[in-house]
Amino acid sequence: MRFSRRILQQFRQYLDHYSQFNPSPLSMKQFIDFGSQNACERTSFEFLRKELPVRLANIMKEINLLPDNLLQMPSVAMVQSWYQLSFKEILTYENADPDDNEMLENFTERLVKIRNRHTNVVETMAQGVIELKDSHGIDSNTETRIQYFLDRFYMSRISIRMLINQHTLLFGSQLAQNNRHIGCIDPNCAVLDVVKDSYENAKFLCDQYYLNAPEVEIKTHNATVPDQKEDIRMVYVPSHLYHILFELFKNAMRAVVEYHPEDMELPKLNVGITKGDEDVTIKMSDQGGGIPRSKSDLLFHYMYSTAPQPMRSENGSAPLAGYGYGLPLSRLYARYFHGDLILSSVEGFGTDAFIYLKLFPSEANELLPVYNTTASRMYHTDT
Ligand SMILES: CS(=O)(=O)N1CCC(Oc2ccc(-c3c(C(=O)NC[C@H]4CC[C@H](C(=O)O)CC4)noc3-c3cc(Cl)c(O)cc3O)cc2)CC1
Repeated sequence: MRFSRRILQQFRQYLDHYSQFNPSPLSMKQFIDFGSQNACERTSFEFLRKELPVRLANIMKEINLLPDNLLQMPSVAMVQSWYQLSFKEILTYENADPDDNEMLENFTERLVKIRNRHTNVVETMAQGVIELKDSHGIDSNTETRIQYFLDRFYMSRISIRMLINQHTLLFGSQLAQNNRHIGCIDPNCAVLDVVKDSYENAKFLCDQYYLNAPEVEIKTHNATVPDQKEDIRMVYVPSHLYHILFELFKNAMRAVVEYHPEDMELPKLNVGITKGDEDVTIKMSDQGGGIPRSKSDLLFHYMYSTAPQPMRSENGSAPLAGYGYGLPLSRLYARYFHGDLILSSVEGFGTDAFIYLKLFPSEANELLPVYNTTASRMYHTDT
């Protein structure tokens, strides 16, 4: 018993130590500059062996502040144990020799194992919230706190996986997928290609379930160089942009098909891609009947429940519009590099979705949650 108490006390000391540091946001420019000029594994290791425990400790302190009845849910307790184990594992490299190549290889392999351990965190946390709803019910106060926590928790997770992905893709053993990419970043990401890919995949799901799907018309406009015929390209993470667009296309298609059930000729979706002086903006417009202003904020709630059950196609493939994290997570991906995702709906007509992205890599800084007294105050019931 004494042995475990000492270990527990040591763990808490490490957690308090690393949570005192603020996470260090990196810009897209820092990511590509580091990765494109003979990236140094030793430098990356020395940054990560401090930054990963700092980011983990900052969010673990917030997990510890969650209401006891939520922390006691089996799925939430499981996620917490994954974070504690991963935190301990990275700390074993605290005093390692950065010139030890075998250690560097082991560190990268450990990062892969940690990333795999956390693969299902989003679904498992969603399950934990459902467990709480079923066992204790969730009042609006608790829902507000859960919404605040999950936004910060998933943003932290996006950022930690970004750091791990960059290191493992740059220095790991698996072959680089695309020699033009820098880790998971495409320095010349063709936005139109990602829009087309995400549309085709969402259309496939929609066709499978509804036996119908709206067509799409895509227009591009380069405001900085009028009459520019070349594709609009930018430095971005294609998988993040795809995630956002796929979610928006699913929601738009679902609204259009459900609003026009009899029409086989559905009103098409309109997508505009505009490159301005600061922003790349993707506007997606549909004629799906829209949603009343009183309900539109609910769409970003992790426990959104006014929509009918998400549809699954016969073969059980992914639901057309998921439950609980599709849109909120998409907004976090857009905000992660200081962009945004905004909805503007006209009840009785349709909805416009705007994705704003920072054009300049030097302005696309990570947006990271910081554990501090302001944040911790949000978790105390007396506030
Ligand atoms: C949390 S989540 O990310 O997991 N997820 C969010 C998404 C949700 O599914 C959807 C999908 C579409 C819509 C929808 C409607 C619609 O449905 N109107 C009709 C109802 C209006 C309220 C009305 C009521 O409740 O009073 C009951 C009918 N109209 O416009 C849209 C729409 C939404 C988005 Cl976000 C969009 O990008 C484009 C759109 O056209 C609503 C909900 C699953 C859950």
